[in-house]
Amino acid sequence: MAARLTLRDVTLRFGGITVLHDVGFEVEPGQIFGLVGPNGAGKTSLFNCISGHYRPNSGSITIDDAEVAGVRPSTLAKHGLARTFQHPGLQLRETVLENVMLGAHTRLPGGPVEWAARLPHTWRSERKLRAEAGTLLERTGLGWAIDNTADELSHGLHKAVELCRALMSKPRLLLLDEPAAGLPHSEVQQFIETVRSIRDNDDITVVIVEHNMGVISALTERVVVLDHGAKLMEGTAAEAQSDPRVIEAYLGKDEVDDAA
Ligand SMILES: Nc1ncnc2c1ncn2[C@@H]1O[C@H](COP(=O)(O)OP(=O)(O)OP(=O)(O)O)[C@@H](O)[C@H]1O
Repeated sequence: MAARLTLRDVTLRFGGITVLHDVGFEVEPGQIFGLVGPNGAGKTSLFNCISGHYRPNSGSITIDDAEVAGVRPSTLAKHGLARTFQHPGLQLRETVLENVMLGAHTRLPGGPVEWAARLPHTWRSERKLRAEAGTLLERTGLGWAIDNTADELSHGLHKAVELCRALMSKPRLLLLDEPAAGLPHSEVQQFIETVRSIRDNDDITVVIVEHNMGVISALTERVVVLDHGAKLMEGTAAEAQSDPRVIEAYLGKDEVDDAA
């Protein structure tokens, strides 16, 4: 079942610098939710707090009813959380299929001894997961690349492989960090179609950090705008784009005054 994500008063400091100030919002189960804001606004830091890579100094982060602030990323996978990164870290010498299979490690049964002995239930489940990874790659338009090594693919396709790897853990909450950055227009369109298909076919909540407002408008039902680590506004993508506070945050006050 898709997860509900709730943040309350999340504050994060690095030394004397406050990077996030009392940020709060709620993402409904099954929603595609956008997190936007100018460079340095704190979007990735907030993602890192949600995914357990940073521990907030104060505040609460819950997935459904479970408090997860400060919980390690490996434990968060058990709460159904998966994420992608601005720079996908693929195993470049491994095939695309092997890379996607890495996302399934939380679903493999048994321990190291059973795997070393290649007990029948281990190879049966591995075969099933390989078939599932293949289907996922077909669905994302990457079926042709299953046996290619990752280093043979473009940056944009690395992002698509990383998305498949995240989906292999069967997440209920998926965080996508700048998934369209650096993609050519044709691949942006493919990405939008892929996320729509995920939302329509999988029971999943998606939170997306993205600078490309075309992608945010096409995909999200709701957005939060961050500026200087604080929540500036919350609403639809269209409301955000016409909000004078948001325009000023992106352009700077002087440019807005000059244009007036
Ligand atoms: N590990 C860290 N130590 C110190 N400061 C950090 C650290 N990580 C992020 N920051 C600072 O926190 C602020 C927010 O950075 P963050 O990367 O979260 O912003 P962002 O909105 O994701 O930016 P961008 O859109 O450019 O990726 C910046 O001022 C950044 O320099």
